[in-house]
Amino acid sequence: MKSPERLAFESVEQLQRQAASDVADLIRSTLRHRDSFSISLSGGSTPKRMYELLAQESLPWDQVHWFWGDERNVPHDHDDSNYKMVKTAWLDPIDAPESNVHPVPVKVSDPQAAAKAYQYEILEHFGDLPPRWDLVLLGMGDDAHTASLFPQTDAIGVDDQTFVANWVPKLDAYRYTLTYPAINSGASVWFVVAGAGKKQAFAQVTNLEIDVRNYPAQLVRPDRWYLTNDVLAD
Ligand SMILES: O=C1O[C@H](COP(=O)(O)O)[C@@H](O)[C@H](O)[C@H]1O
Repeated sequence: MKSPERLAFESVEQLQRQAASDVADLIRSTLRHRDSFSISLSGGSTPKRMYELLAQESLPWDQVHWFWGDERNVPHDHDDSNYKMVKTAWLDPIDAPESNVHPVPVKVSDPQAAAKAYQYEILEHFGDLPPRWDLVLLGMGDDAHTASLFPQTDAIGVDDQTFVANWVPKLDAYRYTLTYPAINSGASVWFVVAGAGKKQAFAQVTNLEIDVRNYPAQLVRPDRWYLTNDVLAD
């Protein structure tokens, strides 16, 4: 297997600019030979600026479909909602067609039912599972979680589902998340990771010693890492 590319940047703004421009190029080049482009989005602080920059691009947005790789168990208008973040940063400014936007149908009192409904929506969109994302964008927490695959949680071991509700004891909350096979089914899978706080997690995740229960991001087969230099520094 080819090792993933590592693109390193002096500042988070440089990283966000390059990653946003690469996403735009990938959308353009894919749409030259395909009718639609399906992206699975990351939440978190790092991608927000990328989404704002993407909103400034001129692209055939009516051919893009937006999905969420993970979500918090809060209503869509809650400040912690990944949907709300993307809507504000990217979808509202470009007036994204509603039928192309596929938020997790969060049901705070019954997250399992909401996860099942979303899995069905993904199946309906692709016609088959696992989903063939054109691009999966991922972040990574300083505890080595990615999407909402948190250390020592049940969703880490799930390989026969696409999207699940995952109880995260340390947050005392459910999170919604793609499972690892549904992440790795992406044609392109890119991690976007910035800040010295992620340095230790990155070292552990890319270590040859495999321990996915403690470092769930090890489950992912990315083809590219966008990193700030301080994530890599010795
Ligand atoms: O909780 C989350 O955090 C991770 C990492 O986010 P960051 O703010 O440290 O960039 C993110 O990948 C995930 O989607 C999000 O829900």
